[in-house]
Amino acid sequence: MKSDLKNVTIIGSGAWGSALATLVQTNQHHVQIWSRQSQLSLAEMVSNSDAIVSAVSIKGVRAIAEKLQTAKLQPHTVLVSATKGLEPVTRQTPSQIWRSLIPDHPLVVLSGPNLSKEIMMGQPAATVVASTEASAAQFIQNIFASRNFRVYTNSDPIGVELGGTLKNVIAIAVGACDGLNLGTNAKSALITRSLIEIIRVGVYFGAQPETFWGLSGLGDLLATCNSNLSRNYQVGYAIAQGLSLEEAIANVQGTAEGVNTANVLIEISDREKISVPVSRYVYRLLKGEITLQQAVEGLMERDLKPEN
Ligand SMILES: NC(=O)C1=CN([C@@H]2O[C@H](COP(=O)(O)OP(=O)(O)OC[C@H]3O[C@@H](n4cnc5c(N)ncnc54)[C@H](OP(=O)(O)O)[C@@H]3O)[C@@H](O)[C@H]2O)C=CC1
Ligand SMILES: O=C(CO)COP(=O)(O)O
Repeated sequence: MKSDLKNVTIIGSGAWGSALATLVQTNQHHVQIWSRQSQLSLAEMVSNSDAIVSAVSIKGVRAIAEKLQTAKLQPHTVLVSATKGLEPVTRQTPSQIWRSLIPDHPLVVLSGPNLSKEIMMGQPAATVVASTEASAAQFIQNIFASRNFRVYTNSDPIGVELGGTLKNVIAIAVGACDGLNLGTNAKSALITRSLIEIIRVGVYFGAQPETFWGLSGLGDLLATCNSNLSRNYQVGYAIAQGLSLEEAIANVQGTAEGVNTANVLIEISDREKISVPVSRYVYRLLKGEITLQQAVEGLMERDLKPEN
């Protein structure tokens, strides 16, 4: 193997893990995917890895990080978190889980407007790799960047991560808005007002507000709210067609993280008194507390106020 070619392990053989593996392979790096079905143990697979990319859904992150805690890694191995979710109970982001369990390896968050099916078809896309260690972000940038995949570095990992996580709740709202045929004005208002509440939550977590105007914030919000490839959008759209939440989830291929994220987000916003009206209506809708029609009326009839 040429010396600039790296050993990369992707954890998770779902839609995102498979797309990320394809991107790494494009650059001739040596890539292996570990899944719970793999014959080789995770510890064996990662022993010679320059980078380990976790692309599992939030419910698997802690178990995977705990497995890696006992594995013998190369001292220089960079950990990459590509999950978009919030952990119930601890209310931690994936990178916070990784940081708490494996503190002595560089950690990078990878997030952006990255619908895996488009990436698998070789369509152009851009993403962000964020770390408090610039050299680690650059290392991962070089592994993934190719003609079809433009990779930017960023120094605000929590902001990059939360943009990707919180937009999933909004995509459910926008899918429902489209499912009801409420029109482009309604959709634009919903997306724009939602970005403000995403920023409020992000600032509580210590993120930089301007991060949310970038690819991992507004970029991912637009991608997810404008594509029926998005599983979260599909959930909202299906509910607008009259399906129950359970039926909507069953109809979706793969993980729609926004359903769990809405629960955790509302716990946080209740405790910290953060105003997240759109996400709250999504939460109440998913809980069956209100109908979709009541959600629309409720959002339109809120007290009048200045925009900012
Ligand atoms: N698909 C997309 O377009 C994108 C997805 N993401 C994010 O990536 C994450 C994974 O999404 P995606 O691949 O699409 O989802 P899929 O439903 O296709 O795959 C789920 C993945 O999560 C793993 N997993 C699920 N439960 C557990 C568990 N209890 N323990 C360990 N691993 C578990 C599965 O592991 P195994 O392989 O071992 O079965 C599988 O790799 C999500 O957070 C999603 O928001 C981010 C950007 C784009
Ligand atoms: O995060 C994504 C695109 O960036 C994928 O969105 P879904 O999880 O809603 O499919």
